[in-house]
Amino acid sequence: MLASRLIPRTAVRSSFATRTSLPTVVSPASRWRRAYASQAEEKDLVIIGGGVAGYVAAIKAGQEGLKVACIEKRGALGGTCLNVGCIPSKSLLNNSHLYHQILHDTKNRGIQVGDVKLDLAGMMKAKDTSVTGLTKGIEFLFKKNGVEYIKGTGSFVNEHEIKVALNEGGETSVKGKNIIIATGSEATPFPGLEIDEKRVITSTGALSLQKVPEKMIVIGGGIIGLEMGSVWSRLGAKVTVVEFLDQIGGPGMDSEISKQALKLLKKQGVDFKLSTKVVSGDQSGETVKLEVDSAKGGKPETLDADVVLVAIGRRPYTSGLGLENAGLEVDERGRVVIDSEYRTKASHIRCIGDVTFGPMLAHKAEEEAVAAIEYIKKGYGHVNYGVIPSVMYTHPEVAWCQLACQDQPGHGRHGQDAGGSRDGQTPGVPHHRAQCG
Ligand SMILES: Cc1cc2nc3c(=O)[nH]c(=O)nc-3n(C[C@H](O)[C@H](O)[C@H](O)COP(=O)(O)OP(=O)(O)OC[C@H]3O[C@@H](n4cnc5c(N)ncnc54)[C@H](O)[C@@H]3O)c2cc1C
Ligand SMILES: NC(=O)c1ccc[n+]([C@@H]2O[C@H](COP(=O)([O-])OP(=O)(O)OC[C@H]3O[C@@H](n4cnc5c(N)ncnc54)[C@H](O)[C@@H]3O)[C@@H](O)[C@H]2O)c1
Repeated sequence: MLASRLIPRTAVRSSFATRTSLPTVVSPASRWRRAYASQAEEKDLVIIGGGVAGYVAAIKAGQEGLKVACIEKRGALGGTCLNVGCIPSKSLLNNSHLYHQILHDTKNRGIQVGDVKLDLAGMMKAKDTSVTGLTKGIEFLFKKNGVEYIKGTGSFVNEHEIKVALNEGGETSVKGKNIIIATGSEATPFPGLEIDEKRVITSTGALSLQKVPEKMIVIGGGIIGLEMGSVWSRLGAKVTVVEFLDQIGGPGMDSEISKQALKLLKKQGVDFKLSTKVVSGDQSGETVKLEVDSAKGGKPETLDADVVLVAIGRRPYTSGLGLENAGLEVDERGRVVIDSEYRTKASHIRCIGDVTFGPMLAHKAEEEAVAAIEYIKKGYGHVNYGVIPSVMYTHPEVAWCQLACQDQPGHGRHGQDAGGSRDGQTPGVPHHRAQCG
């Protein structure tokens, strides 16, 4: 369901088309010329970031007849979600669940199985195949809808011009009548622990470990901690989740449901230390050591593990973007400040997805992308922030619908008119919030 929601059906079909046809050979020099050729031309829309927010906006803009370019530095389209988020995590969740079920849940059902062995490299390959099929599919859709894909890192020169350090070397620049910032988010680091993606990992490392750790500690019992903790526990690691709050699933999850989920995950073999905070870490020895303390104060304890997963939240990503050159603001949490039509202080520059307000979810980013293009093209757009679904893909899955009114576009609006009233709402009142009332 997740994949079909995020990727237009044609993308899945088209991934076959791209895989069966020979790639066009374009020399670096001609690509450079092509990129440079776009320099003189001003686009109707330039998008920085080719994740869910950016690629959906780019394709929709192409379909609406806008001349559009999308700048992406990763070397692949699809952003966090397709490359190192939703898609690979769901592949591992699904396949580790099958493995675990065959190992532990067949005998009582009257099913006899022979020797069951984990082929971790094979499981990782299946995950990579899913990812490549989908990211190539997006590239195909860019071509089909006339979107120019610029592979490089974008940064503002001024309000209308973006300089791009090309992945292949060299530089170009593009101008946009409209610009959308869709640069996403990154894992929040834990102070004092250096992420090496081998022993101290974020979700990215947790998606490509080459062997099953004996012991894994997960800092943070939110969605990433529980999904990735489940994967490695099912594959044989002894997983301990250390969570600051007295419940799992983050503060958004209903506490009754959270209690039931806790019971079931414990039954599956995951250990929990709730109301416990990690105070410090030491990765200089053979194992990684963490000093933990009761959240309310108490006797400190030292835990150790082969691998520590840092899953304490994600933060907006605007590093090197040169927001200051366009006079744009971020709030105290690093989120780009926008009004209810996704406009920044410079009204032709909009911002959507994880890098701004609201829950960091792919379907939220996707809906904002469509609405932002509708604002640009037609002057009105709509996202219902009153009902944003969340799903934690553990077994069983846990789903809930959250009211994101306090944390939505317009909440941190700047001085200019943030009314979003072109569709008849009261001037000055962000209309998304009005729906939440
Ligand atoms: C492990 C994991 C699992 C997840 N699972 C789910 C799930 O099941 N369901 C769900 O709804 N959400 C899930 N999410 C959240 C989801 O991935 C994000 O909400 C979504 O990716 C946000 O999309 P975005 O386009 O705003 O940002 P991103 O996907 O982060 O894309 C931003 C892109 O911008 C690029 N970029 C940044 N700066 C520049 C620059 N200066 N120049 C050029 N390019 C730049 C980055 O390389 C990146 O590719 C998951 C996240 C993680 C980490
Ligand atoms: N299935 C999905 O939709 C899905 C899957 C993965 C990620 N995501 C997105 O990614 C975001 C980030 O996920 P996440 O799990 O990193 O963040 P999160 O906000 O869901 O959970 C982080 C948890 O870490 C705890 N914590 C923070 N500091 C701590 C400390 N020092 N010691 C112990 N615990 C600590 C917090 O109390 C919280 O419960 C999610 O909010 C979600 O938007 C979604």
